[in-house]
Amino acid sequence: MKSAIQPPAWKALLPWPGPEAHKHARGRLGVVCGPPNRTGAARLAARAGLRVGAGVVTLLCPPASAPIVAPAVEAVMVHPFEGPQALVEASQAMNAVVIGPAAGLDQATIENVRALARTKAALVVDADALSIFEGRSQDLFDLLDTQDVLTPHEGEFQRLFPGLLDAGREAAALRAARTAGCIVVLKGRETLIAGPDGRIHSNDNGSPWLATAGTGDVLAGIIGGLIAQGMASVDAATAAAWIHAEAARGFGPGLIAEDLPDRLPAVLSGLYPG
Ligand SMILES: NC(=O)C1=CN([C@@H]2O[C@H](COP(=O)(O)OP(=O)(O)OC[C@H]3O[C@@H](n4cnc5c(N)ncnc54)[C@H](O)[C@@H]3O)[C@@H](O)[C@H]2O)[C@@H](O)CC1
Ligand SMILES: Nc1ncnc2c1ncn2[C@@H]1O[C@H](COP(=O)(O)OP(=O)(O)O)[C@@H](O)[C@H]1O
Repeated sequence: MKSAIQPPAWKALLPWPGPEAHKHARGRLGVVCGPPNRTGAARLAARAGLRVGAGVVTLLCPPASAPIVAPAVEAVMVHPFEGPQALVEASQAMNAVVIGPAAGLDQATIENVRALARTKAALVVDADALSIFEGRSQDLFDLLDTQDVLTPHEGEFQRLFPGLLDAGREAAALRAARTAGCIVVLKGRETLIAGPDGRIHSNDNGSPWLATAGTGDVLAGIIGGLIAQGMASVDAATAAAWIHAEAARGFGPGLIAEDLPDRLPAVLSGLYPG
């Protein structure tokens, strides 16, 4: 049975800093960056993760991208890595890692997903890190744990789960979560969050202003930022879908993805019990 996402359902689970908080205790998020000419998507995800409350957010960059990224961020940190083993080492201390936004449709992205699966970090797998597994999706599923999250739009969903959408979105999302053995966030006008345990949640505050490039990257960052702070992945994904859409609704006409992270404080203030 599908339950609508209402703030009260997950509001009590949101992470807030207590008096003893310090940045590392608030959660460490990594975001894997792509090649030098496509760093914007990862930067959007990283900023969103920081805005939603992760204490330390690091862009994990191929060496060629680091000099491009470094002047374009402030509080977000930059860590260059050379190859999959270096990515494992850089990610050991992360609570969550986002991979996929403009990561590149190439073997390096596959190797990077494999590397991250060897760490304790929960993974949010989006965009190119989904599409690159088209025709070999079981290779991806074999790497995933129950707390990992896939965030496909319908095009990416078709690449990973060909034909499944014919059964309808809700049935498809549930079957996908069972097959992949993790949380599946099927994005669109109605975003569905399905777990391998057969539970499914539906976002009911979707906003058409989100139909603009880069908003999915921001959603991935919000999910990762909440997981990094200790939320269970399914709760993080349901909360993130609502918070993301609420940020867009509050902005309205003219919204571009860059606007979303900076709308998060207003949305979070409305949820803060303090
Ligand atoms: N600033 C940046 O660097 C940005 C980078 N982006 C990244 O660019 C990469 C490629 O983006 P593309 O738009 O080419 O790839 P997509 O996989 O989004 O789109 C490729 C094709 O998939 C289909 N498709 C897309 N969205 C769909 C939907 N909702 N339902 C059904 N079919 C759909 C369409 O046929 C489309 O031509 C991704 O990694 C993405 O994260 C974008 O997020 C935009 C911002
Ligand atoms: N018409 C719509 N109504 C509500 N939400 C939408 C609509 N169109 C897109 N979205 C949301 O916008 C985001 C788009 O993500 P995605 O397709 O991955 O874009 P990108 O790859 O450019 O970041 C998703 O969260 C999706 O749910």
